[in-house]
Amino acid sequence: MTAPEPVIAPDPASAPEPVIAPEPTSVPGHTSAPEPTPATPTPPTLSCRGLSKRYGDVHAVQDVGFDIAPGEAYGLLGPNGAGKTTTISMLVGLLRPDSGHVRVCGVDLAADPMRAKARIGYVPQEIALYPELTGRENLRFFGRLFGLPRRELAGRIDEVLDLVGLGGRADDRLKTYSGGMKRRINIGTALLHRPEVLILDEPTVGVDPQSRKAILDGVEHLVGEGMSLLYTSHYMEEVERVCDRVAIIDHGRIIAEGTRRELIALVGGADKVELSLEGDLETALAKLRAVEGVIEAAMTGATSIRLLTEGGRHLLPALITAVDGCATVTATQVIEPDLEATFLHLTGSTLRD
Ligand SMILES: Nc1ncnc2c1ncn2[C@@H]1O[C@H](COP(=O)(O)OP(=O)(O)OP(=O)(O)O)[C@@H](O)[C@H]1O
Repeated sequence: MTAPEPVIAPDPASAPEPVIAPEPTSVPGHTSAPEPTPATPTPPTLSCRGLSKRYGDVHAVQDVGFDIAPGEAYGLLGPNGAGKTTTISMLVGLLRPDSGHVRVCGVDLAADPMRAKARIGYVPQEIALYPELTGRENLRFFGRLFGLPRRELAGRIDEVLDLVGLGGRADDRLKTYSGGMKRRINIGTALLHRPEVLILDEPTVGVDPQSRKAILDGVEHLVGEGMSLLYTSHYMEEVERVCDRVAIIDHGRIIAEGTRRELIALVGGADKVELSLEGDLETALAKLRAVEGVIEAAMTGATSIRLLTEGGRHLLPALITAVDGCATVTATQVIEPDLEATFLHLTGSTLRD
């Protein structure tokens, strides 16, 4: 085959990441024989313990460990430079850890890298595709390179194109795609061999809103179908939407881990309600304090009262009724705590610092 011009990697042989290439013998993926793990019949899809990596004096990753269950979406949330890419590079076998180990579906990555990697679909931040080929041809190229049987490939490519929402552009050359559409094809290449865990490193950075939506919808669909997911991002709202459990990573360490609710509980978990009112605010304040679910209430101006509540927006009708007769509520605002607030609480800085 004539070497097409790669977007990033100048040598076609080096363009694909070997980590996403399944062994030909294990292509069926989900139909592979279960691993011999007598102690835990269903091992985590991805598991790591004590992962550490230094670059000179920089402790990029320190003692990172977590498990991702089958069908679970797990998020690594942290600012730029927190150590997300370094962690992923060790999980997919691109970078040797200074210490620690990784198991994929019970298979030790260091002891049996080919079998472990065959279960991973990895989408790096960089796009390594061929601009002169169409989307479909790019997928075919990578599918063949990964050893997928020819007879299965055409059907699988159609499925993958549907999954990434690019069926309608499949036969256009890649150079005519937006950055987001290229990213979606890149995700497609990682799905061809039906991996058991999909690892996405900041998949929506620099992509257009339409592609962002397609990526998030596609990822949710895959998780709904039982695929495990490791999703890294510094976009709190994406991690909140997509992930069942989240690890907050900062300066190379996991500083908190849990469901969204558990992490938010770390900052108290109460909702702030801001009320604008006209009338007798002193009396209104006393009445608001008596409403069940109100933790604290204080006047914050001549026409405003701030409350800390359990129940947030669900409490609004009760709050409005409570002040009836002494004041009228002219505007309301509910501020629910989010992972950004948790991150700020734990680190003293915002995610976008
Ligand atoms: N090859 C390298 N040589 C030296 N330092 C590095 C190297 N790669 C990463 N680092 C440093 O290690 C730390 C973690 O970087 P890493 O890329 O893993 O973070 P990240 O959370 O993925 O951030 P980003 O989203 O910006 O890539 C940073 O301080 C970074 O500067």
